[in-house]
Amino acid sequence: MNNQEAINALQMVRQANPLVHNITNVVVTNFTANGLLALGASPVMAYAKEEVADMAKIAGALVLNIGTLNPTEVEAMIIAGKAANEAGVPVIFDPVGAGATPYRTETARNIASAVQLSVIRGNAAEIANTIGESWTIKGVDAGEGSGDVVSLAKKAAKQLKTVVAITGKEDVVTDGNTTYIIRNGHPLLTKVTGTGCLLTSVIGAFAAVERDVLKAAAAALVIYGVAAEIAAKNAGDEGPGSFQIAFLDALFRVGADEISRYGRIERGE
Ligand SMILES: Nc1ncnc2c1ncn2[C@@H]1O[C@H](COP(=O)(O)OP(=O)(O)OP(=O)(O)O)[C@@H](O)[C@H]1O
Ligand SMILES: Cc1ncsc1CCO
Ligand SMILES: [Mg+2]
Repeated sequence: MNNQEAINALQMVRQANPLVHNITNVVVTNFTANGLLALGASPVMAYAKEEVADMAKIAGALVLNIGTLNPTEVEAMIIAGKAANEAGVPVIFDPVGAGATPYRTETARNIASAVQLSVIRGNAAEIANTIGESWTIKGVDAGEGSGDVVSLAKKAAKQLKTVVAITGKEDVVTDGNTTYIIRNGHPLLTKVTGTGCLLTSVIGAFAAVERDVLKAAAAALVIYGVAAEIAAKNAGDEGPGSFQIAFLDALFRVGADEISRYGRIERGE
């Protein structure tokens, strides 16, 4: 995996405009739809258990996000996830807040066992809690230091038989055998709600067009991080509001030049 492959994957997203079915949280819904549109994908949000299986089957990817979970929605997520599995549609899971409450932790584990995931994406604490590992958040940035995070990601990948992306200051993505570290992004991403959630849906857009799920996830991470760097440059030091708008613009405009110049993806151990 390298910058050129990420560029190729981005071109595929923009050519195919893949339909990404999101069952996500109420905080990030609009930002997620606009971020996917800016990138070049086609978002749809559909939640009723009466229709989620039909929608998941025709989508290029299904994204499940438990940010504002409730039992009705969780039921719909599992119906959608199983339908996607049957149809060969990749399922991307964001276990938002796993570890924060027992209900969230249990639900994250239930979804990860009921549905065959293609990618799970979260911060280190969320991934650890989803696989029953204890994880002490050191400082505000749970992703700091890639040593332990790499071991955690590999363990989760083997346990859940899925690609695992752990994000933070540095991102780690692995299928349990091959690992990539991505050193892109900007601290302002942590000051806009839902940047992690949108990233999970962006991984969905890439998984819809690139069959190699590890490559798809790595491409999404590097392009997302480069877009954030462009946004910070363009928005100056105005703060999170301007950054959020500049970031949507950057997802729309980011291309081969910036990705080849700024992409920092390397093979991990
Ligand atoms: N300190 C940082 N410096 C640069 N980029 C960062 C930093 N922290 C996070 N990121 C980037 O922010 C994006 C979102 O990742 P993060 O780990 O913050 O997700 P999250 O915790 O699920 O966020 P949220 O729950 O707010 O949606 C990723 O692209 C990640 O690389
Ligand atoms: C703030 C918040 N609360 C539940 S989900 C969410 C958005 C970030 O995931
Ligand atoms: Mg999150």
